[in-house]
Amino acid sequence: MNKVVQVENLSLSLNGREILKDINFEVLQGEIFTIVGGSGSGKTSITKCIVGLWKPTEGKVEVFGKDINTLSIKELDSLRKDIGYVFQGSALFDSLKVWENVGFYYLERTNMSQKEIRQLALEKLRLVGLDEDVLELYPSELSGGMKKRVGIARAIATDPKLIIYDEPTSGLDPITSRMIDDLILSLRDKMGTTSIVVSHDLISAFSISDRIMVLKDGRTVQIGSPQDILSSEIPFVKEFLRSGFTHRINL
Ligand SMILES: Nc1ncnc2c1ncn2[C@@H]1O[C@H](COP(=O)(O)OP(=O)(O)OP(=O)(O)O)[C@@H](O)[C@H]1O
Repeated sequence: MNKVVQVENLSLSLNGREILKDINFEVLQGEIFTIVGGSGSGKTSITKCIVGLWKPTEGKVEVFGKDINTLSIKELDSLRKDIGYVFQGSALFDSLKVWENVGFYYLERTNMSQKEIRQLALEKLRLVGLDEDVLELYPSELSGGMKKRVGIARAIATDPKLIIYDEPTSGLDPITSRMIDDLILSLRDKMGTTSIVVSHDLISAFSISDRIMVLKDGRTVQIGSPQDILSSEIPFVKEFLRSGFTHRINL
């Protein structure tokens, strides 16, 4: 199977502080690969290295077979069109309507008419379970779950081959969280996309992932199938699962 992402010996220091240390993993085409770990363990930093926002201090990150840190700005720009990023907290533009948020890339970068962009936005919104009723709304008029869906619709607007979801279920109630899980699975099935998910939500991680990476203080503790992780004998993984699931049950 094709490797969509390959991370080799990735280390990252920021302001002299070691954030990531010797991370190695690959993500295969069509796979849902989830990164879990405590706050500040480096999950988002890995995704920033994958999209080329941060340059590794050591090691290499290849996306679609290209070393992300040797690309020209033009090449990086073109490669990013194939990567959809669903931001933590959705990061919608408050002053833009839903269709303008979803069609932002096309409004900014193409000569397509507003009518065409609105139609394209509607197609993407339908894929995430929304319809024309939301096109003219502003983000402030949406529920948390709808904002996440709009954020996902924006991320898939350019038909990316890889989607990175940063905390897609954070701040959502359990029922809406499971809907977002189903959406991630259905987008993979409908569009064949490869997904990297950063999550605190263990129920989500174990429901949707093909493989899970557990991080601690910027280091990999374990990578494996959900079953491998659930049956792990590594004390940190056992403790992480115990506290993660107990926290959910106590909500
Ligand atoms: N711009 C930055 N400059 C310096 N340090 C940073 C910067 N951004 C993040 N860090 C540090 O890098 C470490 C990893 O942060 P990161 O956001 O990758 O963790 P995370 O696992 O995604 O956390 P969370 O689950 O809380 O979002 C943290 O200690 C954080 O303080």
